[in-house]
Amino acid sequence: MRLASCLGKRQQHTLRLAHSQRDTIYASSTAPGKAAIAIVRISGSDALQVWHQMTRSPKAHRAPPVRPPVPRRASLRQVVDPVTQDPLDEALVLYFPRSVALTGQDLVELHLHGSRAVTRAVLEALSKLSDHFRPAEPGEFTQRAYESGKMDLTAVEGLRDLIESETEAQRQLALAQATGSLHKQYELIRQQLIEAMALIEAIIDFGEDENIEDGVIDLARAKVASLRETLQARLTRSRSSEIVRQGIRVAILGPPNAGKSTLFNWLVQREASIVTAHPGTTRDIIQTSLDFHGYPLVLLDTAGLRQGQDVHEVEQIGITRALEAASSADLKLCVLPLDQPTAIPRLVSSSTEDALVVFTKSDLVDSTSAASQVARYCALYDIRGSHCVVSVKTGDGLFDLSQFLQRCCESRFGQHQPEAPLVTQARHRHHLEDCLACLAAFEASCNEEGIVLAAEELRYAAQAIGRITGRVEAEEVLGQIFSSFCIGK
Ligand SMILES: Nc1nc2c(ncn2[C@@H]2O[C@H](COP(=O)(O)OP(=O)(O)OP(=O)(O)O)[C@@H](O)[C@H]2O)c(=O)[nH]1
Ligand SMILES: [Mg+2]
Repeated sequence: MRLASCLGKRQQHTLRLAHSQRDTIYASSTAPGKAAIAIVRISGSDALQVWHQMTRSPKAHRAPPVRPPVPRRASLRQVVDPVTQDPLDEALVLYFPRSVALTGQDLVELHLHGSRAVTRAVLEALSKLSDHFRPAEPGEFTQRAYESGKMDLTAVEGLRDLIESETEAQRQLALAQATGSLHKQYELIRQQLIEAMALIEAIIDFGEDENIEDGVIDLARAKVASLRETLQARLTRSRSSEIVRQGIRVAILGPPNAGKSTLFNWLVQREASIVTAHPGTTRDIIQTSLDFHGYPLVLLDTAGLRQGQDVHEVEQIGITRALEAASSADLKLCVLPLDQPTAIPRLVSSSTEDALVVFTKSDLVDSTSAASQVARYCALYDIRGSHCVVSVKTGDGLFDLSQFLQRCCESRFGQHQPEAPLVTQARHRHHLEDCLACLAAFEASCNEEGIVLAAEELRYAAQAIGRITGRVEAEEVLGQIFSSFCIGK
C-alpha cells in the first residue's frame, strides 16, 4: 500500500509541506522591465550555495575566498554562472540567516542591475545549482513566513493589501494590518475566551467538590456577555475599513438631463461618460475608479430616473440598474437641476448621512430664483441634510462640493477612529459572526444542566477567532490567500 493512502488528510498535508519546504526557492522580487535594480531572492536550506558557487570577489585576479558572508551586510560581488564561471553581473549580495530571515529559512538577496537580460541569465544560472533549487510559486516566500510562525494570516493579508494599495487611505489601513494591529486584537479576544473557558472547565472538573466557590458560573457568563457586546459593537463599526479596502462606491443619481454625466466627467477629469442635450443619453452604468484626496472612490454614473407611461423598455432597464446602484452605494450624489422643476422618484432624501444633494446648472437661473428653487426642492423631497449649489459650466460651487465630499469621506471612512479596525475583509467578518453565534449559544446553554454543551460553544468561539489569525487549522483558506500574491513575495 502506498504511504500516502495510509496517512490521514492532515498528515498528508504535513508531508507535502515538509517536501516543499526542503526545496530552495528563487524568484525575481521586483517587477519585470528596465529599472536601476532588480532583486532576486533565494530562500531555503541550500541558499548559501548561491554565495559559494555563484558569486566571487570582484577582484577577479584573487582566489575566491571560502569565507561565509557576513549576515545582514551588503557585499559587492561578481555574479557568475555556476557551471561555466562566466560573469553574469556585478551585484550587492545580502545574506539573512534563518534566525532573522522573514521566511524562517536562510535567505540570500542578489541586488542586480535591473535589466531583463541580467535577471533572465541569473534565474537560468540558479536552476543549474542542484535539484533542490526551483522557481518559487506566487506568494511562496510569504507562505514560508507564515509556516515558520513569523507572520499570522492577518499580517499576510495586510502585506498583500499593502502591495496592492493605490491610495493613501488603503496604504495606512494595510500597513497597520501588516505590522500586526489585527493580530494583537484577536489574540486579546482569544485570551479572554480562554479565561472564560478555564472557569467553565473548572466547574465541570471540580464542580461537585467543595473547592469551587459559588458564583464562578456567573463570573464566566458575565465575561462572555461583555465580550459579546464589545465584539458586536466593533463588528458594526468596522464596516468602514472594509469599504476603504474595496473602494467607496459613490452613485450619481437624478432625473434625466440633470447634468449627472457632466458632474461625473468633472470628478474624474476626463470625458468618460457621453454628454448631450437630449434627456436619456446615459442608459447603462458607467464606472470609473479614482483616487480622491487619498480615498479610493468607485464612481458610478447612472441613467436618469423618471416615472410614467412613456418609459420604454430599454430606459426602464437603465432605471432599474440605477436603483440597484443606489441601493448598493456607500455614498449617493443626488443631482437636481435648478433650471427646470423636475419630479423624480422619492429616493433622494438627504436626511440620511450617505446622501449629498447637488443642485446643478446654477448659471441658468438668477440667484433669487435659484434660492426659491432650492427651497422648493427641499420641501418636496424633505431634504434636511447638506446640499451644494454648482454650475459645472462656470465652475461655481465646485470647490465647495469637492471640499464637502472630502469631509464626508474623512468623517465616514477616515482612519481617525479611536480604535484600530477589527475587520478589514469579508473573511474576518464571517468568522467573527460565527464566534458571536457561538457566544450567544453559550449564554443560552450556560446553566448547571447544559454546562458541558456551553464549554463546547466556547471552544468553537475560540476556534472561529483562531481561524482569522491562522492559529488553528485553516488549510482551506491558505491556498486562497497565498495564491493571490505575486511571484517573489
Ligand atoms: N448651462 C449648464 N449646462 C449644463 C450644466 N451641466 C450640464 N449641462 C448640460 O446639460 C445637458 C445634459 O447634461 P448631462 O450631463 O448629459 O445630463 P445627465 O443628467 O447625464 O442626462 P441623462 O444621461 O440623459 O440622464 C448637456 O447639454 C450639458 O452640457 C451646467 O452646470 N450648466
Ligand atoms: Mg448622463
